[in-house]
Amino acid sequence: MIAERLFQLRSRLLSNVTSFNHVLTSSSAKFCTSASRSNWQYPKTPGTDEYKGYIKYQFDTKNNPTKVLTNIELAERMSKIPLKNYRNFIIVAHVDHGKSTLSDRLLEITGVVDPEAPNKQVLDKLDVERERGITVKAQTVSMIYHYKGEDYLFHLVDSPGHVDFRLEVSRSYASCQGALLLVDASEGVKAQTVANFYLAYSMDLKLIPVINKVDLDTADVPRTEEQIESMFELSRNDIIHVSAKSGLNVKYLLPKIIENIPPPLHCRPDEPFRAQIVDSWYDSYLGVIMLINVADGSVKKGSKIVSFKTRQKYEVKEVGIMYPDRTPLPHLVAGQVAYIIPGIKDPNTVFVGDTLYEAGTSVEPLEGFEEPKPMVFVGAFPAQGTDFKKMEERLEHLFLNDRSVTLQHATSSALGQGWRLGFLGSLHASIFKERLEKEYGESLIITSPTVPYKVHYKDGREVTVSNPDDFPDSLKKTTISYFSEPYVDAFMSFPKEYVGKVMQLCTANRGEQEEIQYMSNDQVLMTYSIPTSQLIDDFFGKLKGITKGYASLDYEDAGYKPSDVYKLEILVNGESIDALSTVMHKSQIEKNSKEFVKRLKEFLRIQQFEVAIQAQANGKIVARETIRARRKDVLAKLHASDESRRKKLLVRQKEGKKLLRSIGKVKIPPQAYQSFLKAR
Ligand SMILES: Nc1nc2c(ncn2[C@@H]2O[C@H](COP(=O)(O)OP(=O)(O)OP(=O)(O)O)[C@@H](O)[C@H]2O)c(=O)[nH]1
Repeated sequence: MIAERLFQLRSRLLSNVTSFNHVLTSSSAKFCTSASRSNWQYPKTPGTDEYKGYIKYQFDTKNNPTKVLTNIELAERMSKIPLKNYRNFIIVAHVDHGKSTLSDRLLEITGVVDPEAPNKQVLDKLDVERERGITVKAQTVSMIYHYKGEDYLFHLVDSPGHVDFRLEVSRSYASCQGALLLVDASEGVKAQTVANFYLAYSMDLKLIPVINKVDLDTADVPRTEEQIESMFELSRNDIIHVSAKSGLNVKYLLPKIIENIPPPLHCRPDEPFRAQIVDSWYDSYLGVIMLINVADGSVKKGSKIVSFKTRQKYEVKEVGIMYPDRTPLPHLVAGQVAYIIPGIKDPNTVFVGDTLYEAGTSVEPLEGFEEPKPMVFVGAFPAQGTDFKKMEERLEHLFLNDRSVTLQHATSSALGQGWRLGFLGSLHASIFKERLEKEYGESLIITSPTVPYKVHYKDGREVTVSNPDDFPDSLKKTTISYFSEPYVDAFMSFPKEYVGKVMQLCTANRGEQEEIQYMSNDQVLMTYSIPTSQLIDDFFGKLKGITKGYASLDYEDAGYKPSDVYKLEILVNGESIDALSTVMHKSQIEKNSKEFVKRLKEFLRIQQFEVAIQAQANGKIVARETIRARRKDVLAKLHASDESRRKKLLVRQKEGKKLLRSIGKVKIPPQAYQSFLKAR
């Protein structure tokens, strides 16, 4: 069976679990029978299905808000909700399958936001998220829902769907007990749905399958049901069909969550305070704001707390829930995922995954989170006229908000003082750059992305090199035994007619086929082992291009493999430009070296002397372009018959040029590097 084969394939994630059967429990509710499925009539406009606000906004029958709860009323109501009525859940899905839209609907149903308000995609708070329409950071929001005479407190986490943000996703999972597994009815199960399913499954979350976008004309609900059933072994009777856009059937999700997802009963309200930092961000007035998952006890304004990692003590300034914005409360209690303002101004002292505990008590730290493992590195240098110190401060603040970025100082003889940044993937890198430019209005020169290579020495040492300029020159001159590069297992799903083209693409990218499986009659899931360096070279863009946008991609680390890689250096008049060095496979040197020297020539201004632009790999010059000298007409004002003077002037000009060449360094303005790097 496909599920069993996938089970083996992803066994790394599943080491602690043995059976699929407990994924969904005690669910007998059936929202659409097979018989009624063929005659579905979906309302096309929002509001035609039943919306009922319960808490902040209460609505009359025409959906007009009639009452807005004050913070005091909200706090009072919350304080009466017992731990057994808490539900912490996440929505997991492939990118664009509708997580944020569904979150909006849930917030409307529970009265956290006004359904009439135009401000949708409440959880996509960053500008870049709204503009690109994708979630970058995990967001959390609390809701109160009244069901069978009792209030329930929900903490919903909207996590990013893209492969690069896996760390954010797994962090969010750690604070939840269940998940809505959301699948787009027209696209069906995609590579990322599979990856997210296994991640959620391996973390023991209870899963509720949901098919979204059933309002689309292209929706193929029976096919999607079949995929969910065969890939995840979840019964089709348990699947809820919704349109997050129109709101259809969304109201059935909340009771389903209450009945299927367990409360965080491992939390201990009567013990001293202990919590884990799930996320953190910086506010220029309030300093660091932390999102915490309270495991034990309670915390309030004035509480003295300590960081397990740094042993620093803080006095809490404010606590509260995200509702959907920061809403202060008198105290937070065990089981809640909420915010805390500890009055910290230095973001460097805050670590996601760290345990906070009540001062004066001795506690065990909570299990930390996986450390970020950067897959892509770039050099970043402030563009001309940018203050290094100020830029660094801003980077640190941004870094606090995205702990999956690593940051180190770096110096380039071409570009001066800067940083080496590590990202989880190329989309992560490009989004971070965009965030810097958008949110801080700064411009940076970013060097070409590279992956970390390993140098294996004959004496057994192993050194990881993430800056191409530090990569050793040649195998012969050193005591090096061999080099190796990182690989990923790439999971690609697409319609079967593209199998040939995708195989060609993977082979051209040095991929080796591992597995090919049919998810349904027309969908294929193919697994290839591919060098990470090829993956970050817009592999996904190319894959989408050849499959007319139908392919989806996910990947996981697959360790290092020996490789014939070389450093490719660019020399300008014999001098290596450190910022332009790259490491690449032997098979790519010839094509790339020619292209690089040609392109750099376009961006260098003509000098008074000849300039040689060369590419060097493994100690040999492999490509060259020459910029001819600008020749000043020294004879212009001379009389034609003055032969000896003419000769003298030409000799002097030649000598002058020689001198310039020997002492002359080519002055390359940073803009030339910027244009060259952008063009690449
Ligand atoms: N027709 C239709 N469109 C929907 C539905 N749900 C979401 N969409 C649209 O699908 C697109 C993606 O929705 P989002 O909610 O941003 O998806 P997401 O999963 O949060 O995306 P990421 O954050 O990038 O992973 C948007 O254009 C939505 O308007 C639905 O039920 N029906």
